[in-house]
Amino acid sequence: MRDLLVFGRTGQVAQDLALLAPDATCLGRDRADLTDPEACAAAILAARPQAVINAAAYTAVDKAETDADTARRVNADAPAAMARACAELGIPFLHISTDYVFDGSGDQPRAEDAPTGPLGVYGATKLAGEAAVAAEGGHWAVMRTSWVFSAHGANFVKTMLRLGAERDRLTVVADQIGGPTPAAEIAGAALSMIAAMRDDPARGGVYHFAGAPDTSWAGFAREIMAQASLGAHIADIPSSDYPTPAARPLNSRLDCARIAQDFGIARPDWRAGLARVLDQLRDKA
Ligand SMILES: NC(=O)C1=CN([C@@H]2O[C@H](COP(=O)(O)OP(=O)(O)OC[C@H]3O[C@@H](n4cnc5c(N)ncnc54)[C@H](OP(=O)(O)O)[C@@H]3O)[C@@H](O)[C@H]2O)C=CC1
Ligand SMILES: Cc1cn([C@H]2C[C@H](O)[C@@H](COP(=O)(O)OP(=O)(O)O[C@H]3O[C@@H](C)C(=O)[C@@H](O)[C@H]3O)O2)c(=O)[nH]c1=O
Ligand SMILES: [Mg+2]
Repeated sequence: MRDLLVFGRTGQVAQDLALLAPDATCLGRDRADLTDPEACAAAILAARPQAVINAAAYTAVDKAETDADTARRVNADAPAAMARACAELGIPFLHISTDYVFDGSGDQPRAEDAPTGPLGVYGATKLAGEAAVAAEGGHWAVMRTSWVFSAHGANFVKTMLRLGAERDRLTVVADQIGGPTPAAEIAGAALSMIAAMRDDPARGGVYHFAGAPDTSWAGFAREIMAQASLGAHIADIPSSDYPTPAARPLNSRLDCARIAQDFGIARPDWRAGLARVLDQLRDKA
């Protein structure tokens, strides 16, 4: 799409947006620092794009626990300013959020209107961002996704490939369940949503989008080892054996029926996405 403005240039989703939408303008930290929300709004008003996607965020879940002010500016105040500028221009704004807005109780998939209850600062600031975007009253959508991976940037797949090559045995949490999601699929879904929003001002709101089938981090790790032909044994552990500054939700299952119904976007199979990412990593090497 021409005249699409993207916040983020180096992130996983931002890089796949740049690949799928080569005409889009992707603003890195050097051109739009999200710790300066008004600068983000000014960048939109100066560029006068036809649509905006925010693919930048403070994603360091543990570090956020001791850096809450920065996380809040980046994850809540900046998206609010972006939504305000988009509302002023009358253009659609798509913002990306996370499964970590939920408390992870129970064992059923959560729909978009399920009660939230973030367990840490990252999730709390992302939830504040969602609320702030909605409160600006423009033409907005929030896509909540989970467990993002790709060939670029830092993610669980690349960590497991590194550790799996170094060790015979890895311990990985088996009681957190969710949907690993390829960044390329998120980028594709976001572009479809923004195109549909431009055609129909009635479309918008909160949408869940995650890869299928749901699995645990240990299950994800086992598939990574299998597809990469690494022999490291993955031993299941409970979250209590992997202490981290921020607690993670146990049940991260997202009910993705609404995005299928409203936009015709189905949950992608993350195992196929993983195969493509491993191919890309082999090509890079
Ligand atoms: N990663 C995941 O597992 C998940 C991510 N999400 C959400 O998906 C979206 C995309 O995430 P993903 O692609 O994985 O993100 P990454 O962690 O790969 O990248 C984050 C991006 O945000 C940018 N950024 C961070 N702080 C600032 C700042 N102050 N000013 C400008 N840019 C900044 C980074 O730039 P720089 O390189 O300069 O730091 C980078 O481009 C985010 O909204 C995230 O919350 C949702 C669920 C899971
Ligand atoms: C490296 C490693 C991690 N783990 C666990 C820790 C954690 O529970 C899980 C995944 O580790 P990560 O560090 O990738 O997790 P984390 O950074 O919390 O991932 C999250 O990032 C944010 C941005 C999101 O929005 C979420 O959807 C989610 O993807 O695996 C092990 O059990 N063993 C290991 O050797
Ligand atoms: Mg992480």
